[in-house]
Amino acid sequence: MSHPSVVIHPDGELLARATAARLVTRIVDAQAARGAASVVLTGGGIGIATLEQLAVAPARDAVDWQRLDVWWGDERFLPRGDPDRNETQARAALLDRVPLDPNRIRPFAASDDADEATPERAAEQYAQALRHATRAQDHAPVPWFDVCLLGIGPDAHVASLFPEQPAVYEEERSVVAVHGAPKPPPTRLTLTFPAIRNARQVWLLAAGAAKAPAVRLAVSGGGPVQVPAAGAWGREQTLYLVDESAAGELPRSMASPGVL
Ligand SMILES: O=C1O[C@H](COP(=O)(O)O)[C@@H](O)[C@H](O)[C@H]1O
Repeated sequence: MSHPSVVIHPDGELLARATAARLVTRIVDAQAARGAASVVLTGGGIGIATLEQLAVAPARDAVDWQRLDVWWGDERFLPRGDPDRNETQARAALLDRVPLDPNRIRPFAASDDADEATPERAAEQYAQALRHATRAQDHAPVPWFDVCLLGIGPDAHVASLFPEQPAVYEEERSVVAVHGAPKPPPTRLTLTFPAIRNARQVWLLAAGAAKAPAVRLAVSGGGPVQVPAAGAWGREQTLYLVDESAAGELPRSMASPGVL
């Protein structure tokens, strides 16, 4: 477990640009060290804005896109191509605009996929894909992702781990189906805490004043059942990347603007 650090940017647009620049560096470093890199994408406003900025980042060509594995932290269980799917939004923002290897893009199943028509089967299928991608030396059921991006909801949910829902108690499985999510759509698929905690780095993104209470609770020791963001940490680093509005309720000692 790594203790969280907070980096504050003036506004949401700069947060997305700075996070995109940070991602380029992280991916390039991982590719240099291990030959390939892996990222876990998030949905949500600032998560997708970050991908849009990555698509136009001046240094984007420093990334070897063919040696990047792309996973998702959660998905809304909807038909393929539905505009509310995190996959659809990520493809439009970035994935269709860079030369990724299609075999290394790992979306969750869609509700209209013939073989994975139930959320439970789709969750098991994703868990299996993660298991297959794991190196023996990782000794874990999911890869040690280089970065796991997570948006934070106003209720402090991350991925589709919502406060007090069954998924926040999951300790064994790496992926579960979610029914009755308080944010629509109600049926979702999500990585669990044990899966997220295999990431080398976890970056939690939040912009806007509506996220300020969630950010405060998450960095000041909230419990993961009520404050799921507090249960997300990386093996090596846990970073809160936020704008000034989302940092508005942090103690003064933490609320200094960050630089890249
Ligand atoms: O539904 C979801 O919401 C969260 C946060 O979204 P935001 O728009 O409030 O930033 C997101 O992280 C998650 O991936 C998504 O499925």
